[in-house]
Amino acid sequence: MIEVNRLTKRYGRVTAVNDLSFTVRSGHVTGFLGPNGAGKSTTLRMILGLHAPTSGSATVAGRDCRGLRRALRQVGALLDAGDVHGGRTARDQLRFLARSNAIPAGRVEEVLREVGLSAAADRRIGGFSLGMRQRLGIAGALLGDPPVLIFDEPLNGLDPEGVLFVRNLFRRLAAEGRTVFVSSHLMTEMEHTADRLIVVGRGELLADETVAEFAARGSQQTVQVRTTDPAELVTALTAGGARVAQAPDGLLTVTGLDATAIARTALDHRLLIHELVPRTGSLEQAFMELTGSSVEYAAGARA
Ligand SMILES: Nc1ncnc2c1ncn2[C@@H]1O[C@H](COP(=O)(O)OP(=O)(O)OP(=O)(O)O)[C@@H](O)[C@H]1O
Repeated sequence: MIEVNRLTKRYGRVTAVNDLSFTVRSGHVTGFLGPNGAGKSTTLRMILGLHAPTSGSATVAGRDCRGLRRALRQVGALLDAGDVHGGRTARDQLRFLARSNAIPAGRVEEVLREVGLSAAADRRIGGFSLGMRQRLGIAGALLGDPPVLIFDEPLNGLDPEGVLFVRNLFRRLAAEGRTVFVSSHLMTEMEHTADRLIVVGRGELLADETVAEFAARGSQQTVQVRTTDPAELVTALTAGGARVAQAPDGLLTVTGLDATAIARTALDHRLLIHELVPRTGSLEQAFMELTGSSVEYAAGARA
């Protein structure tokens, strides 16, 4: 479990994180979502004890990470995949990490296999693609077999096969009861990756809920309807208080009445319906609605 309590970080006049509190539970993949500059990386660095908060606290499994010995056994993290010694081979890099955290060397081969890098283990990291660096970073996070894992934008640079691999890995880690906390600035990435979301904007908490709850918020419920007599159904539905938009191909998009009420109206008017599909707004739409003003702020209006 990760607990963040009234965490604040100021850089001079810039408030990167403002009075932020949330809990990341074990057994779930939790997405940490927010537009560029929302304060995600700063928060993750404070959780990991790499940056000191201006005020507030962050703990991992009840402990402050600052000065933690053999830290990789408590919490594994991928922060910046580019931030590695390019002259080392992948195997050497992981062996170095294992040694400094008192992790048995045999574990290096296991994590190389797990992330699909065994064949590239003796190549220098400097020649790795971004996707390979991400895999290596994930291997480093897994090395100490920790109960808590933190990944900052881990899907960056991965091809579709890599994205699928990482998603499945995260699900498995969560199913094993670990805490998996994954940042992204793209809702589309989190939609199929996380089951819970913590959303931030301007360094402040905007939402802390399940992906399904998030999708339902703020986005209008509509129902798509097809009938053999659109004009008559539009008249009947409008009289019943609905708003109806009609596409050139006859598809009706109805707001203000649910599917049951629409079907009942059609029956009352002896109209045949041959399509009736309730739709909630997309996650992307909910995200844009929630963070709209934060994006503007991050674009340069910060004072
Ligand atoms: N060392 C620093 N000195 C000054 N300002 C900083 C520093 N680190 C971060 N900031 C500022 O703090 C704010 C939050 O940055 P942060 O990198 O945490 O956001 P983020 O949500 O991770 O964004 P991104 O998705 O772009 O990585 C930004 O306005 C950034 O410019």
